[in-house]
Amino acid sequence: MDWFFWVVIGVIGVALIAAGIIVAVSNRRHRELEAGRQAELEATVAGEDVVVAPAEPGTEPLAPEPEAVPAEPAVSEPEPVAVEPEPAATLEAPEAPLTRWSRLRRRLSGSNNALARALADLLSVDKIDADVWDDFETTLITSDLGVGPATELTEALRRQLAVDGVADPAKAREVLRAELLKLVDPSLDRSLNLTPATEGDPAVVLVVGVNGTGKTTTVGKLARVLVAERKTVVLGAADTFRAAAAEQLATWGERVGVETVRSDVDGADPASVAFDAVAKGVADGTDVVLVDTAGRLHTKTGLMDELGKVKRVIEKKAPVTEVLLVLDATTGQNGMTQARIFSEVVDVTGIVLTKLDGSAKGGIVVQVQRELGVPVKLVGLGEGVDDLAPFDPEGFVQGILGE
Ligand SMILES: Nc1nc2c(ncn2[C@@H]2O[C@H](COP(=O)(O)OP(=O)(O)OP(=O)(O)O)[C@@H](O)[C@H]2O)c(=O)[nH]1
Repeated sequence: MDWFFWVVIGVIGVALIAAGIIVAVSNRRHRELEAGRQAELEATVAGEDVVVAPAEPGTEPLAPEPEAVPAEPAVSEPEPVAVEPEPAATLEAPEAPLTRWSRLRRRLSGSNNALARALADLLSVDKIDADVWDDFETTLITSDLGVGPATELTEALRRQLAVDGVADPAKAREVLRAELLKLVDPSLDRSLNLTPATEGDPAVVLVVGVNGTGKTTTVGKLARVLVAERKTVVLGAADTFRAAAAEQLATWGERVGVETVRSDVDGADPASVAFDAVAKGVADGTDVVLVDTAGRLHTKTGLMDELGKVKRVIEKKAPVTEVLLVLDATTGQNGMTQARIFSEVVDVTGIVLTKLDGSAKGGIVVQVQRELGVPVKLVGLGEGVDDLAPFDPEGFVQGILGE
C-alpha cells in the first residue's frame, strides 16, 4: 500500500502547483487591465480624450474608442426645432422715425463727397485765383448740383470770402454750409400729406418711379415708418409687371402685420389692383393705403396712360393725397431725365431719394428740387429694413460736408 500512498501524494502535489500557476497568471492579467483603465481615466480628466473633443470639420477622430463616447446629450436636452418660435408669428416693431435720421446720417458720403472735396481743395491752395474758382465750380457741377446752383454757390462763396478777406478754413466752411443750406431750402414742407380729403377715408400714397430705383423697398420701409407711428396701413401691389414684386411687397407687409392687396394673375391690370387696395382701405377704415406701381419707361405715352389710369381709377374710391417719385441717387443725370418725364406724366408731390448711402453726389437733392419744384421728403440710406428716414436739410448739409 506504500506505493498507493505516494501516488496520491504526487497527484495532489501536481494539482496544487497547477492551481498556483493559474492564480498567478490571472492576477497578472487583472493588474494589467487595471493599469490600462487608470491611464484612460487620467487622459480623459486631462481633456485629451480625442472622442469627446470637437473634431475639426471634415477630419476623422484620431482614436474613435466607442466605449469613451459620453452619454447622449440629446436625451436630456430639448430638440432645437421644438423650442424655436415660429418666425411668422412674431411681428416686428419698426424703429421710430425720429431716431432713424440720427442713426443714418453718418452714411452720407461725408469726406468722400465731391462737395467736401471741393472745399478742401479750395482751401489748400496758397492763393485763390480765377482758375481755382473755376475748378471749384466744376467739382460742384460733377457732384450733381446742377449748373445753376453750382454757379450760384461759387459766386456766393467768392463774394463772402472777398468781403471778409478770409482765408480761414473754418470761416470758409461756415459760409459754404450756410450757402448750401439756402440751396437745399429748409423752408419747404417735407411732411407727407396723409390728410384725407374726406374724413373717414384713407390717405392714399401713390409710389411711382423707374424699375430698380427702390420703389417696392420704399413702400415696404414706409409701411414700417407708418406702423411705428401707430397708423393702420394697407399695401396695394399694383406693380403687376414683375411677378416677384407683389411677393416682395407682401413679405414686407407680413413682417409688420400689414395686409397686401394683390392679384393672383400675372400681368393683371394695375389699376384694378390699386382700386381693390383703396376699396379695402375705405371698407376697413384704414389710415393709409400705399400703392406700389410698375412705371415702365417704355414710352412716355404708355407711362402716362398707365399711371393716369391707376390714379383715375383709385380716385373713384378716394383721392390720392401724395404722389411720391422714387429716384436712385446714384444714377445722376439719368435720374434727372426720369424725374422730368414722370413729373410731366403725373402730379408729383414729393421725392424719395434712394441709395444716398452709395452716392458721393448729394448735390442731386438741390437739382431735383429746383427743377421739379417739389421737395425731397424721404431718403433711403441703405438696404436695411429701417434705412428710410425723413429728410432733414441741416443734417444733410453737415453730413455731406463730413461734419
Ligand atoms: N444701398 C441701398 N439700396 C437700396 C436702397 N433702396 C433700395 N435699395 C435696393 O435697390 C434694389 C431695387 O429695389 P426694389 O425696391 O426692388 O426696386 P423697384 O423700383 O421696386 O424695382 P421693380 O420692382 O423692378 O419695379 C434692391 O436690391 C434694394 O435693396 C437704399 O436706400 N440704399
